Amino acid sequence: MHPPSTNLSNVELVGLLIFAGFLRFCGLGSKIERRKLDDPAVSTGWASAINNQELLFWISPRCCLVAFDNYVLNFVEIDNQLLDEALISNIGCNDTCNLQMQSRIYTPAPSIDAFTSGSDYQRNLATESSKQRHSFLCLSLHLYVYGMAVVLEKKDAGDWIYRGEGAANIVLSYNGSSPAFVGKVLRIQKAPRNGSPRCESPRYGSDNEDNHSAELALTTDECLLWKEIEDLGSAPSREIAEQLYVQHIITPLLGSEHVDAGIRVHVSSEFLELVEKNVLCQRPSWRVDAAKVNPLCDYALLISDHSIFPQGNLKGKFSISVEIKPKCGFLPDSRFISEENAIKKRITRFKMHQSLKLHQREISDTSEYDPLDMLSGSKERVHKAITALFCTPQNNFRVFLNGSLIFGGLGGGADITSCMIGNAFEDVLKCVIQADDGLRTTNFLQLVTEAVSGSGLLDRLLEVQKLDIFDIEGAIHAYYDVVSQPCIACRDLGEDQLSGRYAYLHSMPLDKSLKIVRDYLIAATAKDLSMMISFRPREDGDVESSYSGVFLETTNQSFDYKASFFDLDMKPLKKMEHYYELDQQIVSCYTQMVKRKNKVENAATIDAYARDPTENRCVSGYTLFKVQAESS
Ligand SMILES: O=P(O)(O)O[C@@H]1[C@@H](OP(=O)(O)O)[C@H](OP(=O)(O)O)[C@H](O)[C@H](OP(=O)(O)O)[C@H]1OP(=O)(O)O
Ligand SMILES: Nc1ncnc2c1ncn2[C@@H]1O[C@H](COP(=O)(O)OP(=O)(O)OP(=O)(O)O)[C@@H](O)[C@H]1O
Repeated sequence: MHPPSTNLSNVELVGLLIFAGFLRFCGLGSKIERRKLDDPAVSTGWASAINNQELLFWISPRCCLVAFDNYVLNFVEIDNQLLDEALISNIGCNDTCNLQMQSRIYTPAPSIDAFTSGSDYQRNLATESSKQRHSFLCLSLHLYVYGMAVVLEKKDAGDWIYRGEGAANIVLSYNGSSPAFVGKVLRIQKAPRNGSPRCESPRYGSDNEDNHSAELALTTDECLLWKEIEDLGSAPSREIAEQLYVQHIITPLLGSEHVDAGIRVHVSSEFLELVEKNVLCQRPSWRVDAAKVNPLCDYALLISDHSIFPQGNLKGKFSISVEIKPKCGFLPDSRFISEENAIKKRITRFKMHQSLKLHQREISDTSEYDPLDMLSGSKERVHKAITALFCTPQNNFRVFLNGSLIFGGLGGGADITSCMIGNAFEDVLKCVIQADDGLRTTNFLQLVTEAVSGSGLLDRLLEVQKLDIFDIEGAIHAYYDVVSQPCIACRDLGEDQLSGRYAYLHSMPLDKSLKIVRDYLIAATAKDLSMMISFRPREDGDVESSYSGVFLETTNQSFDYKASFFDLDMKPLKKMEHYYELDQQIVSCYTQMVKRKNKVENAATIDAYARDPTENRCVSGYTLFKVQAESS
C-alpha cells in the first residue's frame, strides 16, 4: 500500500522544521547516534512497516510521522505516553541531515490493511486514526537519519531467558518489563566451536580462514544469485541480506500475516557473554560442544514471540502453542534423478534420513512421522502425522504453555514418548482441555489437527517446497555453472548420462541456471522452517475475535488460534555442495540398510526352511519371508 503522493504544504514544512529545531533545542539530538539509512540497525522499534519501502513512525495514536525509504521495521507495542517519549528521543534532524522533501500528506483510511497483520494495538490504532481521519505526514528521508539505536547491555542480560536453540541460533524470551521487548524473543547467532563438525559447514564458509568473516557479506556468487531481488544482492552484510530475504522473498510466499522478519537490535559483547553464561546449564550438552554464542556478532534479531498472544492471555487464562517442523512433504519426480537413486521417488527423504541419523547415533529410534501425511491436505492424514509426532517428537514437535516448554526437547530433540512423559503431559492439559483423565491428550491432538487443517497454511508451504522441481541431482549442475567451476556431479557420472540429460542443464543460459538454484534454495528454507500454532480459549459469545477460531466438538470448547512460520533463514549458496553429498549419503545408507535387512531376513527364512522344508515352498528369499510372516 502506497500513500497517495501529495506535496507538503509550506505550513506543514515549516511545522516540521520547527519540530526538528525543538528537538535540537532540547539537546535531544546529542543523545542520538548517527547511522546510515540503509542500515536496518537504525531500528529503534518505534515504527510500523507499511510495505517493503515505507515505514510510519508514530508520534501518538493521533499523529503519525515519517515513512523511510528502503528501511523496514516492525511496530513495537507501547502505550501512548511512551510513544510520545519514544518519538522525542528517537527522531531528530539537524542541518546536516538531508531531508529530501519528497513529502506527502495522506489520510490513514487505507492504512488499516497494513496493520491487520500486527497486534491488536496496531489495529486499534489504525481504527481510531481512521475514525478521526487525521492527515498523516509522511516524509521519505534520504541519506542520513538520526535514530537512537537500542543497545542491549550487560545490565539487560538477566531479563532474557533460554527458550530454545537450533543448529544456528539461540533463542531467548523476555522476562522483563520494557514495553519494547514484552512479547518478543531475541534470536542470537551462534558460532561453531573449533573442531566441531559444524565448523566445516558451508554456513560458516569452510574455505574461509576466519569462520566469522564469512558472515559479514554475501559472496560474489550470492550477490549475482539474488541481484534481481530488491536490494538483496547489494546488501552491505549477510545479516541485512537475510532480513531482506525474509521480507522480500519468504513473506510474500507464505503470507505476511504468518511471518515476522524481526528487527535488528545491537547487543554489546558483555551482554552476549553474560547471556551465554546464564543459559549454559539449560542448553543440551551436545549443542554446547558444537557451538557457542558468536562473540563477534554485535546484533541480534528481535522477533514476536509466536508462542503467546500479543495482548497476553484473556482474563488470566492460558495460551498453549505447538511447534512443528514439518520437513519435506512431497516425493521428487525429477528426470534428473539417476536410476541408482530412483528410490527417492518412492520413499520420503525424511524416512531415509532417519536411517542415516540412526546409523550415526543422532537418534535412538526412528520416527513413524511421515511429512507426506502432514502436508497431504487430508485431515485424517494430518491427524496421523500429529499423533506420530507426539509419539516420537525428535526436533519436529514441541508444546509450550504460556511460553514454557511442556513437551518435547528443550534446545534439541526428544526420544520416544514414554508412559511417564505421556501421563505428565495428560496432567498438564487439565487446565487446557475439559475432558476426563486419559482423554485430554487425544482431544488436544485433535484440536491441533483441526487448526492445522483449517489454516490452509501447509498447502501454501507445500507450494513453496515444490519450487524444487529439479531435485538436487538436477540443481547441482546449474550450481556449478553459476559458480563457474567444473561440475563435480558430472565427474561422478558415466559418459552416456553426460551426453544426455545433464548436458541439457549445462547448456542453459545463465539466467536459467540462476533461477534453478534460487528456487532450490528458497525451497530448502521451506523444507527446514518451523511453524507455531498458538491457542487460547475463546470467551463464550465472543464473535468479534480478530483471530481464527476452532471448535473442539468433543469437549465443546472454542479456541482462538494463530499460526506463524519461523526459522526462515536464507541457505548459503555454497551449501548446494553439501546438499548433493548429503543426498547421496542418505540414499546410500538407506539402500544398504534395506539390503542388510533383507539379507538377515532371507537368512532367517532359509534357516527356517532348512529346519522344516514342508512349511515354505517358495524359492525367492523375499517370497519366503512373506510366506513365513503370514504363517506366523
Ligand atoms: O538437511 P536436514 O534436512 O538435516 O536439515 C537440517 C536440520 O536437520 P534436521 O534433519 O531437521 O534435524 C538442522 O536442524 P538440527 O540442527 O538438527 O536441529 C538445521 O535446521 C539445518 O539448517 P541450518 O544448517 O541450521 O541452516 C538443516 O539443514 P538444511 O538442509 O535445511 O540446510
Ligand atoms: N519467534 C519465535 N517465537 C517463539 N519461539 C521461537 C521463535 N523463534 C524460535 N523459537 C524457539 O527457539 C527454537 C530455536 O529457534 P530456531 O529454529 O530459529 O533456531 P535455528 O538455530 O535457526 O534452527 P535450525 O537448527 O533449524 O537452523 C525453536 O525451536 C523455537 O522453540
